[in-house]
Amino acid sequence: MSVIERVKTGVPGLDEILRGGIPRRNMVLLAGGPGTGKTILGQQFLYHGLMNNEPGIYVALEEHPVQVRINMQQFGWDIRKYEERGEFAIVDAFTAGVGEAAKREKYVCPSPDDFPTLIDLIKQAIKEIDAKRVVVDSVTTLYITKPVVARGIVLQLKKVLSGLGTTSFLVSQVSVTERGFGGPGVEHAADGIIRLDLDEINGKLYRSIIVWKMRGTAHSMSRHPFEITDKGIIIDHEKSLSLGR
Ligand SMILES: Nc1ncnc2c1ncn2[C@@H]1O[C@H](COP(=O)(O)OP(=O)(O)OP(=O)(O)O)[C@@H](O)[C@H]1O
Repeated sequence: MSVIERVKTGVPGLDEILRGGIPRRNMVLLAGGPGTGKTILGQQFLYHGLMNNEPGIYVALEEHPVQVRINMQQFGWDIRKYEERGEFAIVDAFTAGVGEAAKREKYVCPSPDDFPTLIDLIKQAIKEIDAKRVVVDSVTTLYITKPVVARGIVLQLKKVLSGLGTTSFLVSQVSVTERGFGGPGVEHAADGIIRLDLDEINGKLYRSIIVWKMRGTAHSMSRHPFEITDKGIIIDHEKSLSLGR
């Protein structure tokens, strides 16, 4: 039996849940409602890569690149030096180059609706910095107004992201009440699905994470509680949480 190569997420508790990490080249849907911690988890995954000589790319579709740097800094994830060394890049699909700060970005997509250009930019960035990890935040932005193209977009992303050897997270936004992960086309095309939840129980909000699918490995079948701290996400992989639904 060949031993599968795994990519450590570096998120405390998550590699234990995944029996060692994400199988290399998997493209994983990171699904959840608003404020569940998807962006933070994605950035934590990228930063862990940077600290371990695995260059990374963050595709910003929902937030200004300047804000992305500020947010990461709040968790002590200082990406500036990695950007300067050419080991980390933000692909800016948010500003369309508008504004002084945006003009300084290297990889700028004129519009998030221009998917062919975005794909070319992602390809170029992966090659130039030899990226091993990619986060697209959020992939939902690419097809929210045109759900029929969702599967095609995700399959094209997979061709590029897995094809060029990266292990990736596609952040998928679902509404608070939705049980799914982003639609059938997308859910089946992804190699893995990790869902983050925020549920109110007796007047208090609880965070939890569940790995729904992960091609190439066994994984915990439980829902695990987690916290967001000033150092990022910490999952209690030894505890499980029942939502009673
Ligand atoms: N320093 C911190 N300490 C504790 N919790 C924090 C901290 N910073 C942010 N949070 C929590 O993280 C949440 C935001 O997480 P994140 O941006 O990753 O969510 P998201 O799932 O990407 O949401 P959306 O889909 O709405 O963008 C905040 O609502 C807050 O509850």
